[in-house]
Amino acid sequence: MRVKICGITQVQQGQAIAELGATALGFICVERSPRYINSQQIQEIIRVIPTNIDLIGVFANPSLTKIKGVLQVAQLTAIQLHGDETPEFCAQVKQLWPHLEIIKAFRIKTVGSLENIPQYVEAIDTLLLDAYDPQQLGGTGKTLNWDILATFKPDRPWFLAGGLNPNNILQALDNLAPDGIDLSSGVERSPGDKEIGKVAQLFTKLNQVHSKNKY
Ligand SMILES: O=C(O)c1ccccc1N[C@@H]1O[C@H](COP(=O)(O)O)[C@@H](O)[C@H]1O
Repeated sequence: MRVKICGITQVQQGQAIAELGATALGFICVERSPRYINSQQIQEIIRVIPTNIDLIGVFANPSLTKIKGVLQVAQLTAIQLHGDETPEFCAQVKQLWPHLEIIKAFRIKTVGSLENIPQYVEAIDTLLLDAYDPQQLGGTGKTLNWDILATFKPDRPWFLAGGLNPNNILQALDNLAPDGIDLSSGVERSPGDKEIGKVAQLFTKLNQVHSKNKY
């Protein structure tokens, strides 16, 4: 299972999190987020990260020029679109950067929020389901209603996000079988400042599932 830790802002924390077992690191390219870092800062972190780790830039309603500007500096392997991007926009991104993984995030409020997903499947590689919040786009610490996902079997691999932390991760994985999990505020001291002890706790919990052959 993929494990993405998102909202990395510091070189040493990125390194430590990769060493603990994260398969992906996420960098927030959304200027109004308290976890925002610029493309030079992202590249400083990427420089010291092993090449087998996925490096995901998180955008929300970006222009193509904005994405291009970040990619010119930071060697990302994936683009996460976390706003209200259309399937057509996602397809444009995929066409321009076919070597990158395109992850489309959906903020799930009700079961009806899942209805739009099939329209995106052709244009993207991976889905990500996060909790809905009326004020914030992401990094909310809110869990979504997992019951809504009981019969969710999309045609693309998917990440479960939204309010995951070392205390609720096993319950989440008892209920659902995502291809990956994505954590941000559940493993930090304050926005963008990751707490390495909490990340270590997360992997201890995940190893318990692994030893029962579930992870
Ligand atoms: O983290 C942010 O500040 C952020 C800003 C804008 C778009 C997405 C953002 N984060 C994404 O939120 C989820 C999970 O957050 P949490 O675990 O509930 O804190 C994750 O997909 C991040 O990429």
